[in-house]
Amino acid sequence: MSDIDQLSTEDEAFLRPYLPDDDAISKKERPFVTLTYACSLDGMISLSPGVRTTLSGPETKSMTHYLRAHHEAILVGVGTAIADDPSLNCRYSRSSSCPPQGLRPVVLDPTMRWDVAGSKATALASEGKGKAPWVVHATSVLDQNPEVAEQAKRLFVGTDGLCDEHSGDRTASISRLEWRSILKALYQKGIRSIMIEGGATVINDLLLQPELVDSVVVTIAPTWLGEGGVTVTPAQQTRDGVRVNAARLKETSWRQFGQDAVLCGRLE
Ligand SMILES: NC(=O)C1=CN([C@@H]2O[C@H](COP(=O)(O)OP(=O)(O)OC[C@H]3O[C@@H](n4cnc5c(N)ncnc54)[C@H](O)[C@@H]3O)[C@@H](O)[C@H]2O)C=CC1
Ligand SMILES: Nc1nc(O)c(N)c(N[C@@H]2O[C@H](COP(=O)(O)O)[C@@H](O)[C@H]2O)n1
Repeated sequence: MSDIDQLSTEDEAFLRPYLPDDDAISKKERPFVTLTYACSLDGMISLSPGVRTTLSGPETKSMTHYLRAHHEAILVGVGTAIADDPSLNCRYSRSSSCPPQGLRPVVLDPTMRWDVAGSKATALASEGKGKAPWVVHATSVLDQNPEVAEQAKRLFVGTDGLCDEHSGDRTASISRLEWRSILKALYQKGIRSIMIEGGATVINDLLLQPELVDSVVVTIAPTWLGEGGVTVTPAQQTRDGVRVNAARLKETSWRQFGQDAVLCGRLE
């Protein structure tokens, strides 16, 4: 039996204005981007780095799978792929308003840390319960691993003009890719709508790029995770040397799903 229930017509009507919209897609020449995550009342998305933490109740979990059903791809950062070993599939009964091709999992992994073959997403794909994941790498990894270029399920995005950040630990080094380039590469591969689910690094980055995010859907669970958790808090912003709010939503709507609140909006 599925753990995912159908949404009511009222729930569907609440979400409809924030779903991918064909007009917006054709104008932007990048996928429609929905940024979505679940947080606690202290703004946290997990109990500590690398710990999978359930925040959504059954109703908001179904809501997330409804959103997945209306997108062509789902993206997480490699931190989440390693911590959660997520399914990244869609278990909602699809309707005629859903894209026909199903949901493509995408993992942003510039330095090849994720064990794609050993992942749950790959296992589910081999059982016919999802699509095989795509992995986005930085072109620079080709220097060390020329053989991976042969693998069709990998997308390479250039880091031209961008600085690499290194902390000394190779596994922690990040080749930062420009989100515009990542989205363009996915669009060129035929992806017209994408749900970006986290984790914190990805969300904090994208909250500062309103021109690349079309909808934001946040589940707020009635719990506090406490100190030491992973927080959604974008880098501080200043204008003319004065601190300003980092990000804000406009066109907001709120609705209760079970014990959780769902906030939809668009970045200002
Ligand atoms: N409650 C929720 O809705 C969610 C919670 N989580 C939690 O978040 C935590 C993981 O968060 P993080 O450690 O921040 O990992 P993350 O999933 O944001 O991945 C970070 C990694 O992604 C790559 N990356 C991110 N932005 C990039 C860019 N612009 N260019 C190239 N590579 C980039 C880098 O390799 C970076 O180290 C886990 O504990 C997970 O359980 C994750 C997703 C949703
Ligand atoms: N919406 C939501 N609520 C939570 O409580 C969560 N922990 C997450 N996490 C995200 O969902 C992915 C796991 O789901 P599946 O295994 O694919 O069903 C995880 O990777 C996070 O992106 N989301």
